[in-house]
Amino acid sequence: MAKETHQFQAETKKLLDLMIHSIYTNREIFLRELISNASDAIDKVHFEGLTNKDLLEGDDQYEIFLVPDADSHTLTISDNGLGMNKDDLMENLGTIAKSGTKAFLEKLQQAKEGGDTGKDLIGQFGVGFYSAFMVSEKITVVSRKAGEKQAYKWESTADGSYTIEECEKEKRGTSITLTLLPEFYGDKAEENFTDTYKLQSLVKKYSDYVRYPIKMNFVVEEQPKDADGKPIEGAGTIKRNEVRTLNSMQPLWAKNKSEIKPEEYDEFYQNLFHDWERPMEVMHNKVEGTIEYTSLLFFPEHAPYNLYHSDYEPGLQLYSRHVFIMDKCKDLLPEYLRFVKGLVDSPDFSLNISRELLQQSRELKLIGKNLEKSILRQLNTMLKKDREKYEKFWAQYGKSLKIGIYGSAYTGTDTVDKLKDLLLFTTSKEDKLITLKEYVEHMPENQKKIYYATGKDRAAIDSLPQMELLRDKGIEVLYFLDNVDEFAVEVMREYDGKPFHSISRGDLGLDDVESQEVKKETENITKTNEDLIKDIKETLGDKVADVKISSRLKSSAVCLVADEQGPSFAMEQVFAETNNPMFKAKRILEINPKHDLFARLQNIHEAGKDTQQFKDYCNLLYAQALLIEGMMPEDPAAIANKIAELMAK
Ligand SMILES: Nc1ncnc2c1ncn2[C@@H]1O[C@H](COP(=O)(O)OP(=O)(O)OP(=O)(O)O)[C@@H](O)[C@H]1O
Repeated sequence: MAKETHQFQAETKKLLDLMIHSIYTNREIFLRELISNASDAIDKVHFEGLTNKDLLEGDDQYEIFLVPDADSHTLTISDNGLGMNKDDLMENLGTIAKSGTKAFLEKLQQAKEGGDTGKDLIGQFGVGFYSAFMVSEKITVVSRKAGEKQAYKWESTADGSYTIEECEKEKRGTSITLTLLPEFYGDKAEENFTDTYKLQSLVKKYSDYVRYPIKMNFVVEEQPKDADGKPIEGAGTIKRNEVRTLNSMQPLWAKNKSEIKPEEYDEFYQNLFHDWERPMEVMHNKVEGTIEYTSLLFFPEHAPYNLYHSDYEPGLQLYSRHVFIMDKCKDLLPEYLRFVKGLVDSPDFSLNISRELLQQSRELKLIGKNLEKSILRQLNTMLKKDREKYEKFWAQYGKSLKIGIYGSAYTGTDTVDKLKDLLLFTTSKEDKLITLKEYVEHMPENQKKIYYATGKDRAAIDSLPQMELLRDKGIEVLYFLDNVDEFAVEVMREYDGKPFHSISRGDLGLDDVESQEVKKETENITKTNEDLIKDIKETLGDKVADVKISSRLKSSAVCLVADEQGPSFAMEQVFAETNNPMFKAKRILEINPKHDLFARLQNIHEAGKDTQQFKDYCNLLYAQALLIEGMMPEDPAAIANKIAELMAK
């Protein structure tokens, strides 16, 4: 095969440009990224080797080797992992398959525009391999895939293209040689990545827990020794090569909690999960009894940008007696805890069963249940003892818990009971988060329901006409600002025996004396205006399910409410966005009998229901009600013309 030249995919090119002219100052992390890729590649060959021994070609002494060379100013990182063939090289190092990269590029651009360094972003998005271009003028990758004979050489100077050609490689795996930029080699360099001691300290700092040995050759100068091992006086010094393992590989979780410093947990987490930030929460537990395991779990400080997208892979790492079994095991924790990162090490996991069987094993299920319980316990304690921290947690992961409640409608689990006391909402009383328990404690005795309102922000809800009455009566209303909120309470139905009730739905069910009187009065007005109501309804046709005299409006002329049954308007919009437009809320037009417009309507109606004026008024009322709810009338231009006509009169 002749040497081929290929162009990088446009997005890769953009990413490389950003890397090279990087706004990123902490360039040394490239080493962590390459070592972590090497370690991942070894994991892969190790697994495949479990069922296909031939693949290992008799070499199961996994290792990562660093070879700095001051003369050629290169640094080579080699592994005996799975390796890559031609297609893999083109796929993995020529394109960016990850959908998140687009988001990364956008965020990086924004950060740059905002004068930010964007340094947090690299860790968050894991641009891995490409970070090596921050320190290299050329990268050469030589790789031979396990089980295949032909090796390939991939090379690029990040000028928009790369070359691929066949080559020889005896051992399986990958060697990545970085030809360093002048700033990064030599004694005068700001950071000298050919210096063995510099590299040793970087490995200690970033990759100490990598579970395969990271080795490097050191040239040791020493005095020659005699037969008894005593240094020979006056014999000068000799140079000797000594291969040293740079990382301790000591699994942190195996140590006693009391011996671990908080910084150690942080570093471990940052290393293992490529996060730039320290974790928000660390949970380290050793459990002995019917089932034995150690777990080390973390909540990232910030929710990953793709937490709710399908390309986010949740799951914990599994180990058995410190031997790595698998990454991203999804079956331990319930879906609503998908943001939890970490690992579980248990001697009860068998190394020799397939991953599929392991995931269904009784031990795994039991450990999963225990982990869920201890996470919930931790959250409940946080809520009680450190409200500020819990609110920080809620800001990042509250949505996960609410989705969990909604999802339980399908899974039929008892998630509602587990999570209902962990929910937080802001309310009409204060711009502060409260629990449902606190809401119920604030309720006056005669209030039987938990009222909520949906909207895109506080201001939108505050301006809803339906809010006025509840505000006047001093009734607290929960603000649902998140799409999922209303869906979650639909599943919950009630809290502490009190049903949830949207202020934009059905009868509010207020039963204080005043409300009872207003209700009676409304019934009377309805009776005396039966014809008018019937004619408005007839004029609006199937746009509305019903027309009613309102007992909830104060200063607004009209409002639209949804039926008790079926979706609300907010839900209808969510359904429409997710291509489910069939779910429509039933629209009930409520008219305020105390508004001057009502008297005017009665007046116009005296001339009969067929006059153009009556029809126009009905349509305009309905359009107003839609607009208040944030919905578009079907024919906005016609409505605007009608308004103009009326104004001109
Ligand atoms: N040493 C290696 N051996 C085998 N494959 C490798 C090696 N280095 C990189 N790769 C392949 O190239 C891909 C791209 O690597 P890159 O570092 O850009 O992203 P990643 O490792 O998938 O993501 P992240 O850095 O977020 O974990 C890897 O997924 C892997 O398939």
